[in-house]
Amino acid sequence: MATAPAASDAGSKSKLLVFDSKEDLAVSLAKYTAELSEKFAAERGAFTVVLSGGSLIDALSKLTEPPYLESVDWSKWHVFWVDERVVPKDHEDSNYKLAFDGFLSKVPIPPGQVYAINDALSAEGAADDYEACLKQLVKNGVIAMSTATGFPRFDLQLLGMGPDGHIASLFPGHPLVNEKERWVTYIKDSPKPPPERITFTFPVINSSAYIAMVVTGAGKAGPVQKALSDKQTSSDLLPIEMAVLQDGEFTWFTDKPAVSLLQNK
Ligand SMILES: O=C1O[C@H](COP(=O)(O)O)[C@@H](O)[C@H](O)[C@H]1O
Repeated sequence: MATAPAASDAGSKSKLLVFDSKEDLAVSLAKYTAELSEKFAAERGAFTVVLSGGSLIDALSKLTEPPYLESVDWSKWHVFWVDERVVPKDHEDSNYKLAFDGFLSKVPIPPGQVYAINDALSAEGAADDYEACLKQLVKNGVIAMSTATGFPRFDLQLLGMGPDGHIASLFPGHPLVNEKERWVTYIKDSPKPPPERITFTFPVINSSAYIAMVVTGAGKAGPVQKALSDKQTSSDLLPIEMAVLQDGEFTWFTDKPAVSLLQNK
């Protein structure tokens, strides 16, 4: 595994980890996540973890195996989604179903601490409902608040990136990337099916204490190169380039094909 500092804003740290295989990446991601779980459980009595859908879930496989299955204090975990498709929770497009089948069904997190969207609501209603849920959990002290930004500060966000540079359900050129007030918003014209989704906004994503950006495969090399190259190659930032922590640690978990366009990788 190769490591390198990646460009970051003052007050934040950024690291680039490049693995020889998805297995090696999963082993490292499990250790990283388990260590943060122990840190926040000790500091706060809770560990707030935000999941993505897509390829991210496979990367969590080693957390469902020894030693972590036994060593992690799963009772302290509170699980959220950075975005979710507005479909029934048992639908094949559901990020909840993907996470349940691949991860949540294999670890003993208390079901009442897994916060899925209300799939009986419209996209707008589900976004409002999820934002209200987050605000209640801030009041209850489960979710921290960022004093720097005034937005909720999740302990760890486990994020993925699409081949177009989208993260969560924030897509290139879509007005939602500029949302600065809401914690959770909705999209009805997603360029990637299904069309209706809810998503965290960038103020929430960028208030996280830790972000693991898990990106593998040659198909994602273009946005990775744009995000990690020193100079801005265009005025139109991709969503991946807008993920900038205000005060936290941003770690890329990648593989060699995904960084194949970087100089001095
Ligand atoms: O549609 C989505 O896409 C992104 C990226 O998925 P990936 O399979 O290319 O890693 C995912 O992070 C997001 O949660 C999902 O809704």
